[in-house]
Amino acid sequence: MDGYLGVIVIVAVVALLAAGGLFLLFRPGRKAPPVKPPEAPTLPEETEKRPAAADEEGEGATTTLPPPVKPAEPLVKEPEVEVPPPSAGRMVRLRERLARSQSALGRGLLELLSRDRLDDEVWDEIEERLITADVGVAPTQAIVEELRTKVKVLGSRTPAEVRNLLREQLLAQINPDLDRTLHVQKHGERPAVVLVVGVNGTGKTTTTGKLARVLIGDGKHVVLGAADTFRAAAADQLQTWGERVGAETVRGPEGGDPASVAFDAVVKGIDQKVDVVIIDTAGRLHTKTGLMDELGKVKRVIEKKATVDEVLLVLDATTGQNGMRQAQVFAEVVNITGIALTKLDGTAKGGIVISVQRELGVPVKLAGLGEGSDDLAPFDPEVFVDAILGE
Ligand SMILES: Nc1nc2c(ncn2[C@@H]2O[C@H](COP(=O)(O)OP(=O)(O)OP(=O)(O)O)[C@@H](O)[C@H]2O)c(=O)[nH]1
Repeated sequence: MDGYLGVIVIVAVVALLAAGGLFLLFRPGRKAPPVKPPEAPTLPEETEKRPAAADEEGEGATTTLPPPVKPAEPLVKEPEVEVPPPSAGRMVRLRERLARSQSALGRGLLELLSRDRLDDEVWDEIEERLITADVGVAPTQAIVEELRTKVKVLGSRTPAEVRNLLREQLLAQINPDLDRTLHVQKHGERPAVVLVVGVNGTGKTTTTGKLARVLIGDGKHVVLGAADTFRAAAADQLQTWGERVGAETVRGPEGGDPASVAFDAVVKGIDQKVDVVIIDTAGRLHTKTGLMDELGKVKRVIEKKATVDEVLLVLDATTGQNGMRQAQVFAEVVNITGIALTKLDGTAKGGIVISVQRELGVPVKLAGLGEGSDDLAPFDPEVFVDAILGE
């Protein structure tokens, strides 16, 4: 009987233990086994935009798409390369500018010459007008003398005859027969070299940039040399011009040796087989010997590799006699082959064309007629005189 009681007690204990275990297992508050979260709804257009890679991720991949990735904007915009117009006919296109600045001279002279009585007083006035327009004393006297003789022969004059007389005399003084071509022909494999000199502020750097455009417009390949190391902004300015038209600019450190920049530019021009290398110089007029040393060295160094074909003196037409004196100093230290006369749009004293050619014995080859990038033109004497006289 005791044996039976023992078995019953053991069975009761086991049953109690089993019930406790089940309670522990299913007691309230116990976490449920992990359940997959429902997928977020996907908008129809999002589905379309969804990149393939996300589809491949299969179940569990997030459906919250990142915003569409914009193509990265380049930090520095590539400058757009422009194709400048060719040089031919540029002065004709700019004739209006010339006429605006120069026609007062022509109108005044034509009015005086059309008077019935041309006495000494009138001739004095004609002379004065020419001198005021910077024609220079000797050319003025030559013009007046010729006009006096011809007027006497003519007697009564029609307006057309007066105009022709004056046109003839002005043209004779400007001399249409001078060779105004820019010497920019390659020498076999070697590029032509143009050296641009002149006092700071005359428009030297802008003229160098504009000249590059003129030559590129004529189908030439150009390298620029920023040998104006005196002013850092000059190199930047030149480089900007170059970038716009696709001409590489060789530059050196600020205050560096201009001759070394000129040399590097010529070497680059040879390596790249370009047609023309244009070198912008500082040409500071501190002392004549300093200028001579600087430009002399630049020229000598270039000549180790190439020939200097053109030395263009940039002269500001608005500076009158002061500019002429500076031009003379340059002419004494370097062999100038042509003049780029800038700011002809900003002065009525166009007579400087005559006086500067006479003083320096070299032709005006280029005329600056504004601040715009294509406002530099090969100088054309006939267009110039016609702009003075008005058509
Ligand atoms: N109206 C007019 N302005 C011009 C002409 N040529 C140049 N200029 C202006 O003259 C100013 C001086 O030109 P730059 O080219 O900087 O002169 P720069 O001789 O190189 O002077 P530095 O750089 O100081 O050596 C600029 O504002 C030009 O835009 C022109 O033909 N007509």
